[in-house]
Amino acid sequence: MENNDKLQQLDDLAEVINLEAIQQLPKATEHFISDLHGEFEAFDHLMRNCSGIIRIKIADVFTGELTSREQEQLAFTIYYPEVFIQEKDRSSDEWLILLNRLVKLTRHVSSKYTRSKVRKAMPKVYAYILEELLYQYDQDTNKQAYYDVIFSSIIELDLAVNFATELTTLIKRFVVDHLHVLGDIYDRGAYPDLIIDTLMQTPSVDIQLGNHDIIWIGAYSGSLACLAVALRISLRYGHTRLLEEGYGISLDRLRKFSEQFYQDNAAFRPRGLDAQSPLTDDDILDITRMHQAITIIQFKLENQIINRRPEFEMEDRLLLGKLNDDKSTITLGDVTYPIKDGCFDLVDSDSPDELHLAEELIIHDLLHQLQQSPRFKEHIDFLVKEGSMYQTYNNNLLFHGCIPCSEDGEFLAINFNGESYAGKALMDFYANAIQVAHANPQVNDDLETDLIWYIWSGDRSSLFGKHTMKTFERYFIEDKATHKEKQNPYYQLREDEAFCEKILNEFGLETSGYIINGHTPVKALLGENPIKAGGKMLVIDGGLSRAYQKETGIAGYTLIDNSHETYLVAHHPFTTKADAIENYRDIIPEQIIVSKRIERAKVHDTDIGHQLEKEARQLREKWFLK
Ligand SMILES: O=P(O)(O)OC[C@H]1O[C@](O)(COP(=O)(O)O)[C@@H](O)[C@@H]1O
Ligand SMILES: [Mn+2]
Repeated sequence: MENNDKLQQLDDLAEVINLEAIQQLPKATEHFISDLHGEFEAFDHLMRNCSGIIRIKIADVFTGELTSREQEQLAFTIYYPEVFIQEKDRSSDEWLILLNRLVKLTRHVSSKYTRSKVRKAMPKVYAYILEELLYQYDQDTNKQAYYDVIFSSIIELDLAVNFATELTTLIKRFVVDHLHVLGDIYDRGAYPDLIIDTLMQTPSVDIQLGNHDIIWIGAYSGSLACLAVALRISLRYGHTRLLEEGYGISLDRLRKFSEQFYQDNAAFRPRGLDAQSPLTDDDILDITRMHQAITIIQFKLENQIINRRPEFEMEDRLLLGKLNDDKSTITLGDVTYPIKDGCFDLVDSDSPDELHLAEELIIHDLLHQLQQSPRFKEHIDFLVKEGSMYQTYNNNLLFHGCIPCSEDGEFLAINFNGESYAGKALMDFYANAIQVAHANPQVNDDLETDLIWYIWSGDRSSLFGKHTMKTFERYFIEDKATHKEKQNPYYQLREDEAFCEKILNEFGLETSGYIINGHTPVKALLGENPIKAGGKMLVIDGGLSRAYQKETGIAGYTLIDNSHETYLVAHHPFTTKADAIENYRDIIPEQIIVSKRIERAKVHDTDIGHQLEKEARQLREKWFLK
């Protein structure tokens, strides 16, 4: 063998050792969250307390050494270093204590990773010091003096704040290796933009898109109807901040126009305002008017899509045309209902779906502004790049909504251009439409752009999961029976183990995996169990969304999958960041074990492990080794 070959062989074999050793390490921890709905502070707290794992790790290391109050203080120091480290004066002795504790915890939480992975996560400036502190450590020897000097130099050089803050970041980084977000980042809450900013900084994350993300993606991609829906929901919840401050959009034209054509109207006043709401009476009137204007624009634009896409089979939603002449009643089927809170002055009986010139100008101007907003573009590009309709990960299947199916469990198909798509193929079909529409934001009415709106509200959408969306009836008809949005049979069938196994098979997964689902708030108050189908189906939308907490009774489920077990975490409602910090108020989580592993799961059992195994095998084969 040539010398060069020999060197290459040595390299390759060293790599084989490496690849095979890594597989024996414990599997890294995954954290699953869903339905964030703009609740940035609650989301942010979950990111900081890692759904309760930080507390568990502190207890592992410090029980017997620290009181529970001291453990709590340490936990909050790790959650909110900008307050508990950066704003607190400490004596040298106090610093020494804190640094020792943080290093001890970092050592514990990093112990299951390779040195190389830990090194990559470290801030470069402290890499050398940290390696000394994490790896050369030997409790009983005379090295303590050496560590003490490292710590005192850090303190003396005024680096303690910075060093301690970096340690808190590292701890959080190691405690959760990978984050899964199962969709619905946008709508109802005020700060989805801040959530996306955080996700963009998260080292390892995947996102499954939700129906409320889709409308914002649609808006960027040129769908005027999606844009109108997104604006309508923002106004319905009284949030102009996201548009005006978050994305730099001026609502002035819409505001002026609505002042001219709309008045106060009970059905359109913003929902869910609490005592802290900064909105004045004038703001509320303002929003109420704009809300009506955009709702009418939305209905017209939606009707235009329904008319140009008979294949969507949504003609029964052409409701503006069903208003009777004086618009005080509407006939649906053979029942005529009175209209309450109507605001149809700009709906012409002869051409109910046509926008007035001013409406047309307003919606195009809003689209233009939004597409030109660099921050909005950055957020949507990120969602389209990192987001998917579904994800298979370590033999689990993750998606937000559903697999549309018939009552007997057949996956429902949608037909386009002679092709029919159902189940996984349907999700792939929608995923492709999203990519195409997003790549052509200047086109407003192509099939792909219209499909994004269909994903929001069509009965064979994998994200909506209901037979029809009753927005019109919910605003304008008193009779609640007309408001009912029937769920797709999927939501009954997902209680059944065989059905869940069929879905796992559809996606090429073994039936030992879980389906992890968001989208429908689990009504814990009514005794609904988030673990369904004999443990095959885990539903993790408990509703961070405040608007839904009345029904759920809790503030959401998250899921943790570590090397020992899979467990759900039920969270109690979060108040505010300020309250949390002032009163050490954690979202105290309760664990619900889904399954405990008989043997600790290793990297070998994961997708990454399979990849590493393949690489090792190829290298062995290259040198004719078994
Ligand atoms: O309660 P709101 O904000 O009016 O929204 C209700 C609408 O949202 C939907 O429930 C969809 O949102 P979810 O994904 O949160 O269920 C529609 O079915 C319904 O028409
Ligand atoms: Mn949803």
